[in-house]
Amino acid sequence: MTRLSYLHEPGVLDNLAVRYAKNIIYTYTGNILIAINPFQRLPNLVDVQTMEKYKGANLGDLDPHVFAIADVSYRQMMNEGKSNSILVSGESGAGKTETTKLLMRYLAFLGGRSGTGGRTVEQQVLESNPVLEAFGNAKTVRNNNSSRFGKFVELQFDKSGKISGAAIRTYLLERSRVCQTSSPERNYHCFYFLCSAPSEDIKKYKLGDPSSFHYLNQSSCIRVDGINDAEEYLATRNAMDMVGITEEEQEAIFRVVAAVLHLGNISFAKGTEADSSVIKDAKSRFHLNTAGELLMCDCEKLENALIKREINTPEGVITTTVGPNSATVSRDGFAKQIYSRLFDWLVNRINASIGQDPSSDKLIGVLDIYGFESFKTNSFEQLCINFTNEKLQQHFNQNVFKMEQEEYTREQINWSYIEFVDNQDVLDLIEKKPGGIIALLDEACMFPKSTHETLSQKLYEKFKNHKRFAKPKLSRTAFTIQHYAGDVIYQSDHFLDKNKDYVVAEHQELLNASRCSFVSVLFPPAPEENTKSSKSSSIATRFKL
Ligand SMILES: Nc1ncnc2c1ncn2[C@@H]1O[C@H](COP(=O)(O)OP(=O)(O)OP(=O)(O)O)[C@@H](O)[C@H]1O
Repeated sequence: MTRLSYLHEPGVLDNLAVRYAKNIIYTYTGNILIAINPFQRLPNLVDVQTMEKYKGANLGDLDPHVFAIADVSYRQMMNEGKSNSILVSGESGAGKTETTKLLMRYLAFLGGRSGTGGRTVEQQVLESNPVLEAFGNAKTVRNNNSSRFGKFVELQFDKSGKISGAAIRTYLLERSRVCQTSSPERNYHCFYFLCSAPSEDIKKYKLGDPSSFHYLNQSSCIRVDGINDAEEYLATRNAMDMVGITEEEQEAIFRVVAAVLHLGNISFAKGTEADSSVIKDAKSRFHLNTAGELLMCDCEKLENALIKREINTPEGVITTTVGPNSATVSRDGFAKQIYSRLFDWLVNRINASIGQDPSSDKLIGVLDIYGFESFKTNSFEQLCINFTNEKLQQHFNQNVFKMEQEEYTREQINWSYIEFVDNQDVLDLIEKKPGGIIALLDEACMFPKSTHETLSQKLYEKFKNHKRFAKPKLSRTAFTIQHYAGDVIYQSDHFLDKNKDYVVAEHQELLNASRCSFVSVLFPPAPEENTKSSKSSSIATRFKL
């Protein structure tokens, strides 16, 4: 790209289009690789012969390729003892996850150990993909297999350059999807896979057609072209075997997945007292009892955990009832917590079975992370995602502009200074402690009386003179942030709920007492300072780390 005579947007786009038309999907711009989604398998581009070709070649000697990027980071690590990270970024459907898989395959090719007994680290990392995808991917408008979480895979190497351990870290699983989906999207794949399981499993988990479950039938999209849910169920079980998840654990995992579906089918009706609710009908009662059986907990206590609330007062604990709307919110919160804990358990389990190498001082990390997002409606998830991208942009500025220009100055090269916008002010706006948006949001989450309106008023007041923050004229709850990539209007409606990461004490106690050790491990006893410490952990604060 840098060899183009006229380096402007139309020229860049035309160059990429001309190359793409010839199935040349990779192009360099400096030492950054642009990869365009080919939407078709190009076997010659990624086979072992191609891997052999790129092994040890200097960047730029051969055609641009994702293998060349992996090769450079591996050589640098080996020759200079420098750990490296490769960042894969782009919008949804751009091909990040596929590109990440290619990077991992190439690094496994360079650092893999052939002929060792059992499954090697690299095999296990690659084989963990179908498990993570079954539980963390879903069909969205843009991508039939969209990852709804960010992922950082760290490969650890020994002195001889062989892979000796690996760790997978995931970020911000989209929890709201568990209870809310709309056409033409789907919920997480695993729900549909399980509903297409062999009949003995369907019977065991009292399942039926996906369209009979509220968490799945809010969208009219039940089946996806190119995804055979029945086959994928078996493939997921197979992949679970590969990464060392035992048969007993698999049984418990799918029991929990089925329980989430049954929970979603519990409806509530108004009770006789004001602000109280009852289980709506026999159908709802069936789903309540089934969810209780699958989670192996006391069904009466499950019912109470949904329709009652315990409040600590100086005089002792008072039990109150809640209306049908609050009971539904409680049910959904419960389902989301169960699912996200299950996902975290899977990641931890995969990490435990792959194994770490604490003595390794050579690492290559691959970050597969959502690119900048700006939709018609932007919520808490977009704020977290765009905050990440601001951070990455700052890193990019530091490396590409500041450091390059410093080097030119040092080497007394004649050049004209390139202006770039420093985005530290946006980062401060979001993450500064105290007083940034995340800090104010966390503060609002601590006060029971806060609403998204009170939060918005606070933001308007605090940032009224901030040049990167604005209040849209006709709104009383939305706010605009001027990001490096453009203005984004955020709707604050669900910010408080989405940021809270504590389990309702009654839900935690109920599942901790489960007769199934798998379920009770997902909900360990809360620390003594229960409410205080768990309430101070918010999604945004954890994400900031
Ligand atoms: N290099 C590639 N070769 C063949 N097909 C590809 C390639 N990259 C992407 N695709 C196709 O595009 C689809 C979307 O790609 P992918 O899931 O990697 O996107 P993504 O950027 O990770 O999206 P999201 O952010 O939604 O997870 C894939 O399921 C695959 O069909």
